[in-house]
Amino acid sequence: MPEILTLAGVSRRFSGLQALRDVNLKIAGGEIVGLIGPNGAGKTTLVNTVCGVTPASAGTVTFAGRDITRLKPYQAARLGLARTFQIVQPFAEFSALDNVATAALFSRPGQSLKVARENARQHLAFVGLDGQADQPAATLTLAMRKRLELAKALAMSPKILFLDEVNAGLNSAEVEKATALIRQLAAGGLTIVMIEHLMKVVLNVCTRIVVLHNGELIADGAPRNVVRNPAVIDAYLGQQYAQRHAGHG
Ligand SMILES: Nc1ncnc2c1ncn2[C@@H]1O[C@H](COP(=O)(O)OP(=O)(O)OP(=O)(O)O)[C@@H](O)[C@H]1O
Repeated sequence: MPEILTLAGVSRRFSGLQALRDVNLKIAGGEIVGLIGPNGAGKTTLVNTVCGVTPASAGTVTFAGRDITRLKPYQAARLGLARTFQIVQPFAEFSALDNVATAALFSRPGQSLKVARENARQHLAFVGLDGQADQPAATLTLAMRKRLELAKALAMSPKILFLDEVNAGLNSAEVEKATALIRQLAAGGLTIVMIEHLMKVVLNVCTRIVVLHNGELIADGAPRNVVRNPAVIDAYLGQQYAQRHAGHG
């Protein structure tokens, strides 16, 4: 598959702090990339930089052959870069349906509310929230709000989807449900970049793992190779993880 996203020499500074340092990364269409690393490694900053929230201080970001380094978030979103947020913030008073319809309307401004709601209903059904369509978002459980967040992102008709810790705070049954949804999206050919701390999920879903540490990309490759990489074990996974999983995969 041809490349869909390229980061070339991307750096991001926040006054004295170098959050991303000369990151080079190419992602092909259809890949499911796990973005991992310790807290503060720069994972969310990388997603924010690609999506225009915190533009790169240096380097370029190319999406489907177009330079998007200086695009605003709404411009990136309309081009097909969708993302979920680590801390979900739906419109609390809006129904689940209208939260998703709002995303659909945003990505295609000419669309009628009726069509946007029909579109939203399909995405709600996909994430298993059809029964909650008319409930205000504020009344949904955290797991449901996370799935609502996914439905909102899907309503933007993404070409690439960034998932920022969609499983954080969920119990194991909820994680399994969310993982099944991600696998289904992957099987449909959507390109996905997921920030995820649960290695079980990463290994279950991702075709490739990219590791950030102190803003630098320290490993990039097949999951079975990355989890055995001594630099990754030192920076993130830890010796206990390495010993427990030695010989697996
Ligand atoms: N808007 C900002 N202003 C100042 N510093 C920031 C800003 N956003 C992120 N940082 C800093 O940049 C560094 C990288 O943060 P980032 O949130 O990208 O890490 P992360 O790998 O996503 O961490 P976590 O796993 O904890 O979410 C951190 O030191 C963070 O405090």
